[in-house]
Amino acid sequence: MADSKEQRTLDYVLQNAVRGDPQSVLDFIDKFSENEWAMHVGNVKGPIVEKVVTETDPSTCLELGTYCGYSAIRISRLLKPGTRFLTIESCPANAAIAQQMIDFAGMQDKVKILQGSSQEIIPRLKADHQVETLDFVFIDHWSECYTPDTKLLEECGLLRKGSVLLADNVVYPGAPDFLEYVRTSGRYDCTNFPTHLQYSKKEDALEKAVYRG
Ligand SMILES: O=c1[nH]cnc2c(O)c(F)c(-c3ccc(F)cc3)cc12
Ligand SMILES: [Mg+2]
Repeated sequence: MADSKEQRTLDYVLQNAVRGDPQSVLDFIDKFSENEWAMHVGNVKGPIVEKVVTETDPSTCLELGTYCGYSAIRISRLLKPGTRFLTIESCPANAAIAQQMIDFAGMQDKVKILQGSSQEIIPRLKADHQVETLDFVFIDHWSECYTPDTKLLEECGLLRKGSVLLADNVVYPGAPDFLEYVRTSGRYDCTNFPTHLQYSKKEDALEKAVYRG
């Protein structure tokens, strides 16, 4: 079967990056993506994500949208021992690529990939994955799902006062209903981080929304 862009990216990393070195894996994913554009959060937005994570100092993290594991590697390498990083990926093929990428980077003990629908997995996080509440949520799957999944996190009691949501792509491709919701619901304190789309000159932004509890 013809390989995919995601498989080609993994092969390139396995052949060139240093096993057990997360930065090396990130650098080679970025290098490959300069030639074959891909939706990794990338090396321009990545440092903004890292700054928010470091300021939050989370113990329990959730990511919506694993893709190839780039942001899971970027974030999990910052987390203190004993921290858990759960990441939901709807596409089985991407989840398999991501697992190999995360293993190669040496992050397999911190990162747990949950393959399936966020709408099905989120309500099971407490019962199946011993989650009490989430300290940090990186939202980076499909803009149409940002709002329904945010409301589901609230309804499932997974957010507490101070829980930090950080959403990618709120300008490009855009998540207008999510911005409207977090900025007007009265439940969040929001901060916008104007930046650029990965591997591109197009404008994009991240939105940070801190749950008021
Ligand atoms: O679907 C997505 N999920 C998560 N993140 C994305 C992203 O960061 C993108 F840039 C894009 C994107 C795709 C095509 C474009 F022309 C521009 C951005 C898509 C996603
Ligand atoms: Mg994105």
